[in-house]
Amino acid sequence: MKYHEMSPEQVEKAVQTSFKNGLTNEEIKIRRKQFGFNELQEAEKQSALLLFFSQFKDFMVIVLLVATLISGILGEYIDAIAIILIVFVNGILGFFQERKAEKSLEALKELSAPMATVLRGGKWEKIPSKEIVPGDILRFASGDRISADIRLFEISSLEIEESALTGESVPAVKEIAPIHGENIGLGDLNNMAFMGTMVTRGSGKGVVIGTGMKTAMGQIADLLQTEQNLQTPLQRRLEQLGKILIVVALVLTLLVVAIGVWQGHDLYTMFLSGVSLAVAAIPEGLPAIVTIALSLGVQRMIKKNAIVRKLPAVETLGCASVICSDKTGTMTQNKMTVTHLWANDQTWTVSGQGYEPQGHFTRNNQTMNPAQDDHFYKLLSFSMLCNHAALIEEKGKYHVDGDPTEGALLVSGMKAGLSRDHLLQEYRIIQEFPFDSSRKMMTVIVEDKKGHRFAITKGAPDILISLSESVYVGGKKQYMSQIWTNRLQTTVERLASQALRTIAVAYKPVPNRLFNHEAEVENELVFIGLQGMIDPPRPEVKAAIQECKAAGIKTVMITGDHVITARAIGEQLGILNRDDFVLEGRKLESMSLKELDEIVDNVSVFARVSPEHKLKIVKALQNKGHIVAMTGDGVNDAPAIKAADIGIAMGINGTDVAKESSALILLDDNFATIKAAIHEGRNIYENIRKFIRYLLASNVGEILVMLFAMILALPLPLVPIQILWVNLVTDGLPAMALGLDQPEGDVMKRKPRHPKEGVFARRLGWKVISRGFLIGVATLLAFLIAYKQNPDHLEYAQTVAFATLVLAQLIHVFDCRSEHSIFARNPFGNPYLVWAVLSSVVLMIIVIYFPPLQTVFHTVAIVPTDWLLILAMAAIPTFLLAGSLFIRKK
Ligand SMILES: Nc1ncnc2c1ncn2[C@@H]1O[C@H](COP(=O)(O)OP(=O)(O)OP(=O)(O)O)[C@@H](O)[C@H]1O
Ligand SMILES: [Ca+2]
Repeated sequence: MKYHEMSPEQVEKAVQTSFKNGLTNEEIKIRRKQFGFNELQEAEKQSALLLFFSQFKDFMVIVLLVATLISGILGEYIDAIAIILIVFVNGILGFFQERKAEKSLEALKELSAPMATVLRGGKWEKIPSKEIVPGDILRFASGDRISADIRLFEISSLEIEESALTGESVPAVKEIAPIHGENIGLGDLNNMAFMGTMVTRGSGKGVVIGTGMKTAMGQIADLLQTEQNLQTPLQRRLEQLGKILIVVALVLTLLVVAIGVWQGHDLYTMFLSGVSLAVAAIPEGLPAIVTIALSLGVQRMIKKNAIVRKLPAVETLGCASVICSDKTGTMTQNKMTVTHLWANDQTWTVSGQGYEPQGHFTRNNQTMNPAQDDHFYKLLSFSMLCNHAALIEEKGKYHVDGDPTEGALLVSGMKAGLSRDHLLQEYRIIQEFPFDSSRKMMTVIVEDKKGHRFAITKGAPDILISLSESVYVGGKKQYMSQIWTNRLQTTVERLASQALRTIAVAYKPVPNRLFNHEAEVENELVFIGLQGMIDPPRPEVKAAIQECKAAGIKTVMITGDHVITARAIGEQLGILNRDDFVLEGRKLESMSLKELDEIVDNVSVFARVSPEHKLKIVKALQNKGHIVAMTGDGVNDAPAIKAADIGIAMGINGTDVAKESSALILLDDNFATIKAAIHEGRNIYENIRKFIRYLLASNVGEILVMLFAMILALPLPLVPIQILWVNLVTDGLPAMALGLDQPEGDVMKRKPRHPKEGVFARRLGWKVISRGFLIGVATLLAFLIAYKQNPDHLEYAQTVAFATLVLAQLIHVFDCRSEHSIFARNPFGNPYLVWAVLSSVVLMIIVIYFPPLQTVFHTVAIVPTDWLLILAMAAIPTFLLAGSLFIRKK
């Protein structure tokens, strides 16, 4: 018999598990051995060896290797071996850089790996989907992606979208009864759920019958989308720029060689110098370093609870000009406590803190036991029945498993001495229509001991008022007249203006049958009462909003809550500025996109909106030229998250679907984390700018010193191996250290960067050319002075030039830390950079003074007075311009 033909109990036996307790740890181990991990096989990755060799494929490196080989054959052994060694070390460096970049990208994937809720050893727990084995019991709800093939055994309004498997885009309505018949296709197996499909409504439980490649998804492996890590815009721009730079470097190198030969240098020396120069000056390593800087930034973001799913988002973050954020849980703590009850035309306050079920009910210094009053009894007990949450006590601390709003309703009932377990002995739950943020209500149908059935609906008061035809007051139903409507509305607004979130409860008797659709019962209700709960703002959010404002980023709150509640919280958090207003979902709905465009810049709170409205908000803001960050958690949030420039999903409360559409996940669901991520995003971009600036200026310096020397008919200021050494040492560690630099103090005080900004924007091009030019000139001057003093000893002058070039670059690297000037911040503030520079200096000294290396690098020991000259010349490029800037500022 196939699983879909069995009853749930038969399946339970067949796969040897327990619906009540799940698998035991021993059993899981055995099955893991037998079935392996729940993974689809992926295409092979590039091997390490291949990656290593690909470092050498670069054209100029090959030319260099061939050239050295020739020089080796011609007898220049030491030079040949040294050059090959340096190229080799360069290759290793590039290899490790790319390796690291790849590894951290993999780690990223791992972090955003899907999770599943399973029952193991009698307890529900969240585990990586990879660890699921056949026989595991899974639980899932709207927005989850199913992580294995399962046979369903408990469902509530469950609908699953299976287009990935069946091509059918209308969600399948699930059932649990066995299915019999011939020729049953995947699309007909409605008591099963398949790996990779998506729950669009309701919730359910099932037992795993297939994992990994043994799933319906595993059998159509060619459908596997191997996820691509898109290049960031900057990487793309750098790649284009790289091509131009290669041409420029080659042309200049050719020029150096041509002029050199024309001036009488021998062809062979010029050829080797030219090739070395080309290898040194072509910034082929730039993309790898950019990837590393990006992924290092990503690591730092993880420490701040933000997970980047798509690398381009790191950059876009720095451009964000509007953050649209959910209120509940993101700006507030999502720790709900009922403080007010309204029923029978009376408002009572409830004392107590958090979820601890202890407190009193008071009104005008009177206390009461609400369980004794039929109105309040109905309000509290019905709120507990129409409820999915559980209150859990652990070591004297209470927390909620489920929706915090519902948790608060459990707690208020318990304060009156009620318990859900007792209530469930009185009332049997027949059917349930789950809460969704578009309807803003939830309904259960219960049957009491006498067999009478009625529907209990709880939800947003304004909606329930309009669906009710009477109010339960003074022990009887009173017609919902205009007077009552007004009175209820005023009450709701009074509670809402205290920033309380309000939930209304209503009921109605229903006939003994099952209903297909919630609309059949959610009408003609009897209004019972209200519960008002506080949800305090997260303490750090107010400051974060302030900081965003200073950074030119506007914060917009989007909430399903009541307009007045939303306004009260918006004011508390400082979101609502003087000219800003609150726009209600209903109005938004009736507006055209054009009309919304007109006003969207002045709306800072959207209230009573459905997730479907978010897309319109994103579009309108984008039409106004904004770069929009948008948060979300549910299935219906996905389109807006996708459409936003930076889609953000909640890590704790977010559904799989929301996470999959997002570029960024907040591990702590906290608004302040968005701010931190933007801060980091800006910093990463600035750091990339820093080392682009550094590397390119260094390269310009290297080329120009050679070019000028040739034009002035001088001997070669640097020998090939020295050029290669400079390239290796100064481009290696110091450039990496710049990628680890701390943000400059004012990054969050600048306006957001324009997303189309080019690599050389904000005077970067000028800085590269001017510093590079000065480095070249200064090095040449040092060379000239040393050469004039000692014309018979070329190696002496070359050593001086070598030291000047290295030091000039190592001093310049400190200048690159600031957009303003080297004096704008403590130059030694980045310890990595200090160590990188120090070790580069030590390496240089070894190369100059260690005799065996002297032969290799054609250096000679120079004397202290030379160092004075070198230092002075090396300092010129940085301090000349920085100094002039400094004076101009004063
Ligand atoms: N579990 C629930 N059952 C019934 N009604 C609910 C429930 N949760 C919330 N509501 C009602 O629906 C309204 C909207 O809730 P929704 O979850 O859409 O938005 P929100 O969580 O308040 O805001 P945000 O979009 O910022 O998360 C609430 O104001 C409340 O009145
Ligand atoms: Ca919500």
